Amino acid sequence: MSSWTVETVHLTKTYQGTSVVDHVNLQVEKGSIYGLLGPNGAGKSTLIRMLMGSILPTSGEARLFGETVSEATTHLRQRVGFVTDQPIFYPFFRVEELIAFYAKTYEGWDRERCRTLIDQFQIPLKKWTRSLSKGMKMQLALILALSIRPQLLVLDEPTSGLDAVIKQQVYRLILEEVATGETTVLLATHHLGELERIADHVAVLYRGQILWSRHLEELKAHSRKIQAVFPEGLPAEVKEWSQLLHCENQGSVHTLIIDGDIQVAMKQLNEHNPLYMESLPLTLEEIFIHHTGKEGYGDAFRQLV
Ligand SMILES: Nc1ncnc2c1ncn2[C@@H]1O[C@H](COP(=O)(O)OP(=O)(O)OP(=O)(O)O)[C@@H](O)[C@H]1O
Repeated sequence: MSSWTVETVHLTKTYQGTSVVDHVNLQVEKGSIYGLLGPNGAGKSTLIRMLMGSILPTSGEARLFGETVSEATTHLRQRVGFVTDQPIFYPFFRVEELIAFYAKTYEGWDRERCRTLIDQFQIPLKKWTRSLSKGMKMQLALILALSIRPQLLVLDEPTSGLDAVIKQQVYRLILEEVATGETTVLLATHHLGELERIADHVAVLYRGQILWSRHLEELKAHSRKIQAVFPEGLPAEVKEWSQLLHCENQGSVHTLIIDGDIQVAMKQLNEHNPLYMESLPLTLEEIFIHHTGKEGYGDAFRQLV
């Protein structure tokens, strides 16, 4: 049996002859936060709907906890908390009735946790679900998803419509959930900034295909910026380095974006006697811009930052 919490194998969905999800292979490790990044229309929600079993693939497979998702695997939903960007609740329920319905439906329902989160987010129990604001609906959906004690949390644009303070609370909750070691998170978004502080892994979906997929720690460890002062200009030899993703200068201060062993790069640069040099970390946005630019995807990714 597969050790991945989520796995897709050549997962494809075609509408009217167009593959909106096109042979996607994903592997999400248990206990990780996996960011699925893609511009509007990239196919994120379609991919997620296939994982949730709400639509069937045209070809390929979606697997949760090693089991192939099909019409017969509704039991898997007991283990999955799912939050979409437009939560739809049965409109004739008050919040407390909806909670009671979830408590009956989900075997792992954690009453205490639900109560704590409802208090924390100050969700009015007596209100009709249809009269909640968009932000409150999102918060309620997240509370319900967390209260089933999910082994997998699937979040499709979970902070859409939330203000900055609530966003921070949502991120904290997600991180606390993952810190238990039992929960895996798959988070789809079209904003790179959403992933910067929380994701372990980022995969980029563009026109239905995964263009790029990396562990962030690895990426951050290998991608750094060196600033060095060369009054006579950057030595020609340095401009030819294979590990140099990008370089620019303001007067004699040269900024080099390096993808590789930073210590080796610093040592090599030092041999050219700069007046001064230092190594600095890159933001995720800078890493993206430079990596994707080098790989020829720069224009596509500018939509994501
Ligand atoms: N039922 C359908 N019939 C035809 N085309 C569809 C259907 N569902 C989705 N699509 C198309 O599939 C493409 C991907 O849509 P999807 O909603 O999966 O993208 P997304 O990445 O989630 O976008 P967004 O970030 O805007 O929500 C879009 O071009 C969309 O119009």
